[in-house]
Amino acid sequence: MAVPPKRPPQFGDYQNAIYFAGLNGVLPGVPVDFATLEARAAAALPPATLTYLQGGCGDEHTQRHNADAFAHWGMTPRMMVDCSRRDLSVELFGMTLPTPLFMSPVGINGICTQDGHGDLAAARAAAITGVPLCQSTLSNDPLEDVAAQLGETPGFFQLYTPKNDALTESLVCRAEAAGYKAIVVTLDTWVTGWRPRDLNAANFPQLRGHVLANYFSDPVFRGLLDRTPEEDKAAAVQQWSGVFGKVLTWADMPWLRSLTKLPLVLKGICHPDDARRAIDAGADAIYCSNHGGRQANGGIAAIDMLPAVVAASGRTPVLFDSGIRSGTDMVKALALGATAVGVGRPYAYGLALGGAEGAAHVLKCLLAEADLLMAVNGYPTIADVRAAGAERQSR
Ligand SMILES: Cc1cc2nc3c(=O)[nH]c(=O)nc-3n(C[C@H](O)[C@H](O)[C@H](O)COP(=O)(O)O)c2cc1C
Ligand SMILES: O=C(O)C(=O)c1ccccc1
Repeated sequence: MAVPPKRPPQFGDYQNAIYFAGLNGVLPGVPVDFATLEARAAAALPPATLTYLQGGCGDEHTQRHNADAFAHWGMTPRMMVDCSRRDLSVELFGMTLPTPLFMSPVGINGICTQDGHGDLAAARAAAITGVPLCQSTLSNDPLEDVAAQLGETPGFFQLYTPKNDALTESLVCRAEAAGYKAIVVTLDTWVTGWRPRDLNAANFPQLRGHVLANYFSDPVFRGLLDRTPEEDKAAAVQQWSGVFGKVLTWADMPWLRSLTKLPLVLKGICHPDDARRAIDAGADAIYCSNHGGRQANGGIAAIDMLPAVVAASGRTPVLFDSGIRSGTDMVKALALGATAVGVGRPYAYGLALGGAEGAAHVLKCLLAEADLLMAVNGYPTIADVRAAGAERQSR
């Protein structure tokens, strides 16, 4: 008997699942669109967590612009193309990922759920959906425990390089041993940007002892302390604050490269010259991002910087985040050349409203919309999306 051809997962089927559940009176517990999602999460989250998660730097112009600028880009539908099956898979770091979506590192996932284990919940959302999690250095649970929840889904480890090189090396060793598939070094946050919402409330979760489990569980970090974090948490937090952010320069690239045989990704690259320099120095992927508008205000919208970074990166993969709010935004970023795209705040709001299932729902909605857009636009694969491209349009 002939084996029917394998049908790639049709993420758009989630739409039917929602409609059919409605026949039994079951409506989505977590909203399917970003605006409603954000409003519901804002009502549910404790104020300190909300301002940290929702806010950005300065008057938040760059943050707003990140999302608004997607409207400048438009795609053209093509007809009479068989799109009855879509294949959203992409190749990255020698793996075939079922979709080009990943969860960006969000250092306060831990406190987005009421039980304080939001990092584990994000990892479970990855396991449910097959969407990789880029796990932040800032975590309420040690990176090993997070990795253990990922199931078959790959995880990437986002590294904040402390001032203490031995601590950096220890964190990278632990991430490798725990099975993470790439090391993502964030370049744009060795110091925090000017964040008025948090400043007005004197609110910085880390200084209240949150999300520091990777430091408190680390033998090198513990060796810097006179008393253990369990005995004297305030002193441990003080030590963290002193050691947090090393100022990296290009001169550090050989050292960074020598830390791991895993793919090395540089996060926060926005200029084509920086992309070229990173690749020349051994980076395996470029991560174009302006940190969701949380670091430098007054910047160009991240999506508008992507085409030049892609052009400069040649065959090197380019990851992208900052401002993606919908499946349509996802497809636009892919059309502009991103290899894979991340979301930050959207899935964190999902965590806040429904834990692992809530975050998984947000990811499924993004994928369903992207899949259906590809179906109606006549783009059956991500390669077709890239070939079609997107054009600048006046609003
Ligand atoms: C609350 C919060 C915490 C974040 N923490 C980290 C972090 O620990 N490491 C990091 O590299 N990026 C961090 N980011 C930035 C995200 O990885 C990502 O670049 C950004 O959220 C993307 O923009 P979006 O929120 O508009 O999707 C954080 C973002 C938010 C909103
Ligand atoms: O809040 C952030 O975006 C973030 O990544 C961070 C992490 C640690 C210290 C300061 C900022």
